[in-house]
Amino acid sequence: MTEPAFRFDANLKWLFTELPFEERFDAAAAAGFEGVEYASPYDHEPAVLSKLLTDAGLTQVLINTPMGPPGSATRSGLACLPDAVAEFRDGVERGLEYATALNAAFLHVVGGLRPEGVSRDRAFARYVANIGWAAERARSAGVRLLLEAQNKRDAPRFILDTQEQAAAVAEAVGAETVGVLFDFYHAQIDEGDLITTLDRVRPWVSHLQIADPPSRHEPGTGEIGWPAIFAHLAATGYDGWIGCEYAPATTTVAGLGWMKEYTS
Ligand SMILES: O=C(O)C(=O)[C@@H](O)CO
Ligand SMILES: [Mg+2]
Repeated sequence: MTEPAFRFDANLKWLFTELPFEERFDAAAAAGFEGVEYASPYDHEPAVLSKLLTDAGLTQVLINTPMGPPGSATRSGLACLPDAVAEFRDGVERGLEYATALNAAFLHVVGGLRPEGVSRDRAFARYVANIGWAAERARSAGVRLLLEAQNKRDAPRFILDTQEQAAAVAEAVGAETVGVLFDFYHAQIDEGDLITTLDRVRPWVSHLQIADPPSRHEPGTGEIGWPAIFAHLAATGYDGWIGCEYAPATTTVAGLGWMKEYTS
């Protein structure tokens, strides 16, 4: 059976890092990508980013809400932090402003690490209340919010542990505005049984990201059975974007061979 062509987008925080940020857009287009995503657009003016996208003929698929610097308490987002509500709201407003200016379909609202001394119930209640507030703002901006569960090995204390939790929050606050970002890397590390795990939350899934554990390199370098995963996505009619959020094992271009059989 011939596989249909999937739509892969390049995560420019992870791919083409051999180049300065501004040069990654043309490199992604030259490698055959039609879309890009990256966590943080905030160091650049929206007009500058729009020009880079237009010149390269690329679609901006996704950005994240602002996160703090590596090592800070906000490095994995602010959504579950009881004492950072004003900062969280400012970040959502900023994210919506950029998503709108860049025509990005998705704003990933990054969940955050539960602070020491804060109970899980308290952090989770704050998380749900914050996502509910953000959903109201996103509704009027016409941007879809995404929620992602992260694995406990890389992000201990991350507020969302499982795909089902992410789907439950999306459902509770309004699935017409909020969906699940299903990242195969995180899902494999903590949950496994990937096809069943995906199917359980499929009605809420709006975007996919891929990387192969344990090293988070490109598909084919690790433990996931990608031919079965892609065959399942094809058989079940997945037609959304698939974000390549992996660290190339050597160079970005040398590591793109895996994509050929899924794009032609
Ligand atoms: O780490 C991931 O996985 C992501 O999708 C990041 O954008 C979240 O910080
Ligand atoms: Mg991810």
